[in-house]
Amino acid sequence: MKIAIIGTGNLGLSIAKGLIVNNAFTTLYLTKRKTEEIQEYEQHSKLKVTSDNREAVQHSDILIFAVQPTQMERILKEIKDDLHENHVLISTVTGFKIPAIEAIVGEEQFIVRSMPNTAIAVGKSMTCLCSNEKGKKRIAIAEAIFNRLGTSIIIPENKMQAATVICASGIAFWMRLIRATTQGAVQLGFDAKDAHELSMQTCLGAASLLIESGKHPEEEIDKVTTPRGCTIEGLNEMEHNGLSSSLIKGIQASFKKINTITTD
Ligand SMILES: NC(=O)C1=CN([C@@H]2O[C@H](COP(=O)(O)OP(=O)(O)OC[C@H]3O[C@@H](n4cnc5c(N)ncnc54)[C@H](O)[C@@H]3O)[C@@H](O)[C@H]2O)C=CC1
Ligand SMILES: O=C(O)[C@@H]1CCC=N1
Repeated sequence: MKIAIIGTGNLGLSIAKGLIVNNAFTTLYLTKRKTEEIQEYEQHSKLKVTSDNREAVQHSDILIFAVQPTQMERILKEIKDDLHENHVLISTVTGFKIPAIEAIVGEEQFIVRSMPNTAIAVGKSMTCLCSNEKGKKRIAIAEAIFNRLGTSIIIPENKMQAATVICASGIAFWMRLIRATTQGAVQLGFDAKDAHELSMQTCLGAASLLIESGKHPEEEIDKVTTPRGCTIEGLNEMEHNGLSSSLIKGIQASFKKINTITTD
């Protein structure tokens, strides 16, 4: 696969790292306005760093756009004339809808909208995908890429904003929970390094249990909560202080905010 990442910032670089680790490309172009910060990646064979988006498009078949929403229109106009009918355009750009992309490049391009998260750098992204009518014929290419870099599902475009909150912002929400449990562990006497390790691995274990067993969280919670034990004591105290409620309210606030930026 000849891939170009147009806009190699936080997310673009995470995707690039995932592609490099998985050796998932024939050639890979990384573009950025100031290339110095990513120049070191050119040490990888078959990888080129450039500030020239048109060059990257001309030498690639799959174009992954990872620029800020305000930059997307200008960049699509810039590369429009370099597109051929087989290019697959994959946008990660928050809130930039498929009709807006089609309005610039035309309905006859294969267009996929994706919402990955930064865990893509370690092959663990939960990525949501949707496409235009034409893109349905090539969405399997996007699935193949993102399934090598984690897990993907196809959703209707009108759920992309919600997917952004749950999956992309969700990384930050879960990180904060890990930090909080780390702080709790330090208060119980672990040094910061051990506390961090205990918190991360327990989080990983909880998610893995659910993924591998397919069970509901409460079924696994029931196995841990000894009657009159310390787990139910802690859980109930957390709920009295609004743990679930605060997470749900945070998700709602995030969704409200994203809909002030754009609507699907
Ligand atoms: N950061 C995240 O966790 C996620 C971000 N997104 C979306 O992905 C997009 C990128 O997000 P980030 O990586 O966080 O932003 P960022 O600001 O870190 O990266 C954007 C990159 O585009 C480059 N750029 C700007 N103009 C350019 C041009 N004309 N040609 C080439 N490169 C250019 C910038 O130099 C920058 O490196 C945004 O639309 C964001 O909403 C989606 C999912 C997750
Ligand atoms: O915080 C944001 O608005 C963007 C979208 C998802 C991740 N970062």
